[in-house]
This record gives sequence, C-alpha cells and structure tokens, in this order.
Amino acid sequence: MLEIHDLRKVYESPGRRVEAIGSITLSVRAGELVCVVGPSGCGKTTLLRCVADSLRAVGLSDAADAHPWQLSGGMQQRVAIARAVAYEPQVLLMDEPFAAVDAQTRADLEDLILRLWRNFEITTLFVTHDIDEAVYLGRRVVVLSSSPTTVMEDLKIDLPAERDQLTTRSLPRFGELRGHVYRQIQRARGHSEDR
Ligand SMILES: Nc1ncnc2c1ncn2[C@@H]1O[C@H](COP(=O)(O)OP(=O)(O)OP(=O)(O)O)[C@@H](O)[C@H]1O
Repeated sequence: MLEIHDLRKVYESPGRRVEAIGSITLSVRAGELVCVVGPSGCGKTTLLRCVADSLRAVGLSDAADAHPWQLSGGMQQRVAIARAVAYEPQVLLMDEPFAAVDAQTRADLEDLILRLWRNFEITTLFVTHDIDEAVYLGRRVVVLSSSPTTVMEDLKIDLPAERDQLTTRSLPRFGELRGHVYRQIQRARGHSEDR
C-alpha cells in the first residue's frame, strides 16, 4: 500500500518561489491501479518524483533512459515497460508514458499495462493528460486542482473490472465518467461556466 499524507512541495530558487503542491493526501491499496489527472502544470510530475524518493519505485523514464536503442516509439515503450516490471518494484510510476505514440499503438500499450497489472498485481500510479485513458485504465481517477495543488476528487471508476477497448469505451457509464472528469478539470482550471 502507498500512503501519501499531507505532501507539500515548494520549489525555491533565488528570487522565485513556486508552491507546486499545497497538500496532497492519497492512498493506493496494494495491487491497485490509480490514474492521476489535472490541469497542466498542477504538479503531477512533482507528485511522482516525491513518491519515487520514500520507496523502491521505478518509473518508465528511468528504464527508457537506460536504453538508447533506435526503436520505434511503441517498441521503446514496450522495452521500457518490460524493464520496469523486471525490477519488481513495489510501485510502478508512469508519467504520461504514451504521449508520443500513435493512437493504435497507444491502445495496444494500454492493454499491455492492464495485462501486466492483472498478472503481477503491481501497485501503479499512472499520470496522464488523456481523460479517456485515465477512465479506461484506472480503478480510481484522482483529479488534482491547479497549483498549489490538492486532491479535488478521488473518483471510483465503477466500470466492469474486465476492460476492453471497444466494449468498455462504448458503455454509457464510460461516457458519463469521462464527462464528469472533463468538467472537474475545467473547474480546476478556473472555467466557472463549466461548473
Ligand atoms: N525544478 C523546478 N524548479 C522550479 N519550479 C518547478 C520545477 N519543477 C516544476 N516546477 C514548477 O512546479 C509546478 C508543477 O510542475 P510539474 O511539472 O510537477 O507539473 P505537471 O502537472 O507534471 O505539468 P504538465 O501538465 O506540464 O506535465 C509548475 O508550476 C512548474 O513550473
């Protein structure tokens, strides 16, 4: 289990002080997959970095950096995922891992993550800008506010446990959940008309 209690982070440099994280409290049960979304610059990467510091955790970027091979984006990510899982981490941290791949490859990689997660029961914290991806993968979706960041909503994704790109994404409940998360992020960005 991963417990984050009242995490705060201020970046300080001469003449500049950024209160990136106001206070985040969040727990992830052992073997759970939780997605984190929020407005740009709200501190998602900072959150993962802080988690990686108290824990034996690996992120995809660590594994990717170790592999300077010339592979396609999708292959690089497959290698990175395999390496990350091979470390047998307590927690797998993923920071927008599929941003640079095409849509079909992205769907394949999402399903790879789901298979690995089910087979190895890896506790996973997955940051993404993609609301559909968050709802498709997550058993919970945590919506962060703008900086100084707090948890705006911790939403249980009450979709069937077995996920499938076609069936799950065409469920009416999937549409409701993505609409809800979208409105929450708009709210976090200060778009009052979307409240
Ligand atoms: N090393 C740093 N020094 C100073 N400020 C920083 C540093 N890293 C991040 N920040 C600031 O902290 C805030 C949160 O940044 P962070 O990268 O964690 O957000 P993010 O949600 O991951 O962003 P994005 O949506 O662009 O991926 C931003 O205002 C950013 O400018």
